[in-house]
Amino acid sequence: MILTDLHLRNFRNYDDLQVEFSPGINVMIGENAQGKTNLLESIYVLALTKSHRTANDKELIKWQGSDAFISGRVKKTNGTVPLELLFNSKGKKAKVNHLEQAKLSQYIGQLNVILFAPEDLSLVKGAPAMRRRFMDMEFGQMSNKYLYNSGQYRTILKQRNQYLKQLQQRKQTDRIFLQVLSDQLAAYGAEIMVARVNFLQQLEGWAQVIHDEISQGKEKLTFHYASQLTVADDATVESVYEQLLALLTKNESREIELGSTLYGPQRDDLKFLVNDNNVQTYGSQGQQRTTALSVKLAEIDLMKAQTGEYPLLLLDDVLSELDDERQTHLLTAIQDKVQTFLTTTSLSGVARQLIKEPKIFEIEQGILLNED
Ligand SMILES: Nc1ncnc2c1ncn2[C@@H]1O[C@H](COP(=O)(O)OP(=O)(O)OP(=O)(O)O)[C@@H](O)[C@H]1O
Repeated sequence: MILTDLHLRNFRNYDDLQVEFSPGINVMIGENAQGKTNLLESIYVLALTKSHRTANDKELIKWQGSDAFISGRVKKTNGTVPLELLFNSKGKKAKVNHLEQAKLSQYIGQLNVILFAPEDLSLVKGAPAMRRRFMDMEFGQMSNKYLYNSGQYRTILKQRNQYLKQLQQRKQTDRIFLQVLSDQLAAYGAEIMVARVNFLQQLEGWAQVIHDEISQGKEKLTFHYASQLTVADDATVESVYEQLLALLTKNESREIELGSTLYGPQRDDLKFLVNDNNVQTYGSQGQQRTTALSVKLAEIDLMKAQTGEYPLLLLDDVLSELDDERQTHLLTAIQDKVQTFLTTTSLSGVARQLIKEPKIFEIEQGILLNED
């Protein structure tokens, strides 16, 4: 898919911006703090209705402004879809084909993006929450069912944790209601865990090929879904539901004591192994970076396989973090295939040589100086 144009009003440091993009590589160039990342962020928000940088939508509205507006047109194999998003103090409104969507889950998935920022290079090394977020954001874009189950799960988990605290403080005594919540939680939790394992299996296949190429056949990358439950590659939702419910039931008293749910997808993690060794613990920084790059590039292929369309790739200041060899792999993998948006303070070295006909946008203080 291609984002042909974008319109921003009162978004971050942009007053009013109308811009047309190239279907190839779009380069946002400028000094620090001029609005390059803000522009990339607006595309991410247009796709997912929320930012990767903040959980607070109000930060997206231009200071002193009362609302922020983003719109764009997405060209797909079966036609062009206009998307619109409005943020104000009451919340947000999302439109597809000029029709307001009652649920954001109906909107998400129209525009698919993969963001690669320097922080993603710590996907392997960072905290488990980062890898869970990675799974939820990527798989949610590919599957409405995953998105729906995650939303339901989050709501019930919150309710169950509150109820556990009330039981702990003896404000409630009814354990039957806790069992009802456990049952619902186990049902949605099992759906999420099985879907994660299935998606990871596919992602692993793509990532292995890429990692093999980058490491010139020296390294074999494998994934492992780490859970307190046993979730085999061919596990059924029913079997995981039963396991999870049994664990929740068995540990009720401990959970009440702690006032928190101890089992489920919110506690799981993803491990990357290179030649059977955990990259997080034993990998060199280079291996950790190659792994992160392989995973990101694999996502592009997985999304194409799942949705029939290539996603957009957003590269936020990431080239400067990669050595020439990894930059070359990245740029050759995407060229002529994926519409790409990248931010940089200067286009030099390998990137300048490899990127064919980039469309360059010079940005200064939220204003586009020129396009060529
Ligand atoms: N809600 C907002 N309203 C107005 N300006 C904002 C808002 N949020 C951020 N900014 C401004 O946007 C600028 C940062 O822009 P951005 O993060 O896009 O920088 P950048 O060009 O990517 O720079 P770097 O290369 O340092 O990452 C800062 O000057 C900041 O003050």
